[in-house]
Amino acid sequence: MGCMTQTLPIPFYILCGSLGAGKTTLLMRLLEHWNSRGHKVGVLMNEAGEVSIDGPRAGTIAEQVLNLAGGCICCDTKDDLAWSIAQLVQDYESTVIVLECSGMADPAEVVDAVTDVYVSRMAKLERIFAMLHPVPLPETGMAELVTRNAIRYADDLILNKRDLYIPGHWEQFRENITRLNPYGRLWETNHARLDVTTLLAAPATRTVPTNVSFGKRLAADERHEARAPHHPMVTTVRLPKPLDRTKFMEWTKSLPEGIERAKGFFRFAGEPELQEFQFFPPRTSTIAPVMLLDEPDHVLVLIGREYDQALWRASLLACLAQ
Ligand SMILES: Nc1nc2c(ncn2[C@@H]2O[C@H](COP(=O)(O)OP(=O)(O)OP(=O)(O)O)[C@@H](O)[C@H]2O)c(=O)[nH]1
Repeated sequence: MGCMTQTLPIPFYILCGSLGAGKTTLLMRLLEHWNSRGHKVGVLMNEAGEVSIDGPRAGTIAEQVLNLAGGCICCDTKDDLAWSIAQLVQDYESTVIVLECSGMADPAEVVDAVTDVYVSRMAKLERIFAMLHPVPLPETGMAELVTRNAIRYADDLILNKRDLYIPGHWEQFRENITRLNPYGRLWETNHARLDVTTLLAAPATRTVPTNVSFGKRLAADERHEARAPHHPMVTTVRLPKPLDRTKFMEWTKSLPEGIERAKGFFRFAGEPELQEFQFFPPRTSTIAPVMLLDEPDHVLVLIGREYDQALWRASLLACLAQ
């Protein structure tokens, strides 16, 4: 199919939701869909940590992936976001942009940033997708704020991981979500296997931006205050050598409450495959061989609150093969 031509402002999609709910999985499906229709897709990621983990995954099929620094749009990266959108629109001639919010970026702040006068000439907020999974909604801290705002602001509420269905439990999950946002379209699926054409088709009634309240911009000295209560701790651990499989498996079982999310790429000693590690609520870890176009940095990113960063960095490094 031929290439799309760019008409300003180009559509802008936000993909938000809970930590580990399947946002990147949905992103891959959206990219496949847009690519097959000749779009030049610009992807923005705001991952936590200095090294991108989701970027290399999306990079296998996206036209252009830009990483926003720092993971948390609420604090430092609003200008960075505007600048990245300008770069995608002007330099890369993207015809559609999708922003995957890390489980730590407050969607309220993201909406605020993309509806800015300067940005809205280049890109127009089209739709907000919230990816959710059936784990209890966090009660406090950044995870709570981010998940709640993702639900409240979404046009489409995608309840993912239907394969983890437990009678009663799933229904309760759905009820909690629809109570927070009775306007959004509801989808129930697993591995983000939904009909992308239908998802992207305009809903009968538009909810954006009627259920969005725009926050006023905080002054620089207020921002520091604003980040304190929910700002996550992110530890990026570079792995200079392969890991010892047995030690690493033990390590994954010993992770403390405070670590809510971890992910990364590495190899095990004596095994040729590149491995992708994922740890997500409720305390589930997966390790699976992956194929990527480019060799990613071997790192593990730990995300959470109130855990001992030095201790967990050291204990991970103790798993390096001798
Ligand atoms: N059982 C099950 N696992 C799933 C499903 N969808 C995604 N996963 C797995 O859940 C893990 C997290 O998925 P991602 O797509 O990386 O989630 P994410 O929301 O992008 O995670 P963040 O990095 O926190 O932004 C991966 O190991 C996926 O393979 C599903 O429907 N069922």
